[in-house]
Amino acid sequence: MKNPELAALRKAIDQVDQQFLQLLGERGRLAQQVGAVKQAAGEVNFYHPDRESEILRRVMADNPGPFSSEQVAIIFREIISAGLALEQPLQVAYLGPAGTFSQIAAQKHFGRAAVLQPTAGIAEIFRLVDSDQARFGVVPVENSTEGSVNLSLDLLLDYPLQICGEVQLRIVHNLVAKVPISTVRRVYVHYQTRAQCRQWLATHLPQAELVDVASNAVAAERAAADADGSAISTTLAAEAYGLDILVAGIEDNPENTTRFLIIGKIHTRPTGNDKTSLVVAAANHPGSLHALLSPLADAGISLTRIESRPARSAIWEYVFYLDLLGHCQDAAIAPVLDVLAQQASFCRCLGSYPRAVF
Ligand SMILES: O=C(O)C(=O)C[C@]1(C(=O)O)C=C[C@@H](O)C=C1
Repeated sequence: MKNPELAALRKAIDQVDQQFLQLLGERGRLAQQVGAVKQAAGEVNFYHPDRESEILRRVMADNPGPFSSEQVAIIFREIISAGLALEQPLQVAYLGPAGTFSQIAAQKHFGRAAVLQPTAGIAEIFRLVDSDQARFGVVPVENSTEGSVNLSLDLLLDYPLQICGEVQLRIVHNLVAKVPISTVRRVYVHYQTRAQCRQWLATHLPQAELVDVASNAVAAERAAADADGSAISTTLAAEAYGLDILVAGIEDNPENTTRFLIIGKIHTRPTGNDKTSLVVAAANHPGSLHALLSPLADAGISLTRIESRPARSAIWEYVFYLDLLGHCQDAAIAPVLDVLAQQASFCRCLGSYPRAVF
């Protein structure tokens, strides 16, 4: 039965889509022209995270509704990603194989037009970016339940790369398998994931053998090949390996979030919504760390994170990873960082970068 009201609305949607299509084409042509200008100027890297974060923050702020601001950001994220792909393909290395949270984080940050390169480990990401085999890398650096990913912190110090972005991803863990939970004898699980689901496992699968694997996606791959096996993995990986979601959302902490860093060789410009990450060493005498941090406090600079790690240069020597709000070029930040650098026995800026937008 024809509904004239529905037909009229669909006609109006078609007209809006046509306008959309024209504007999308115009935006793509402008991106191509921007790419040509960059090419002529001899720019090597066409990706500008500072500009992208400003666009995304603006459209979220100007969003008239009814879509949520996050949904608007997701749509514009893909438009920008497609625009950049018209200018220059973007190779991004992440902790693979396909289906890991790192892949989801990479797509959240760069959009689906980026060319993603799965790696077997975090160290390979740093190596690929350092050797220009990938332009950027996405590395997990801390989880809200389990704390820091120490390997990422150590490699940030070992490699001369810059942090040029961050992504926050709500981590939802699922028990996936080809068989019902009653027949599960083994659970393939990454060690970080195992820690984030410790209570659930102890309550619901206390007898199951827990098998450590290199990533959440490898967990799904192994479970798919094991008649009594299951995995804790992502929805993406479960689909990829033909597994059913037996139980969704089994992480112990309902706010379970992982923060990923974008590593590369570029420096960003201030956007007014930035973070700066440093690694410092205090001289080995009482009160030296306090003396190091007090200029930040005196200047009213917000520290969002401080983490100590063995310096690996001598036993019981430590370095401190500091995250603070602001860009190293900000007028309020630059002079304080100079003081800090003078007082520290070691100080290196790992990068200033736009804060995660959504
Ligand atoms: O403004 C630029 O530099 C562009 O390349 C355009 C654009 C965009 O689509 O808006 C695309 C990629 C960049 O990372 C930033 C912005």
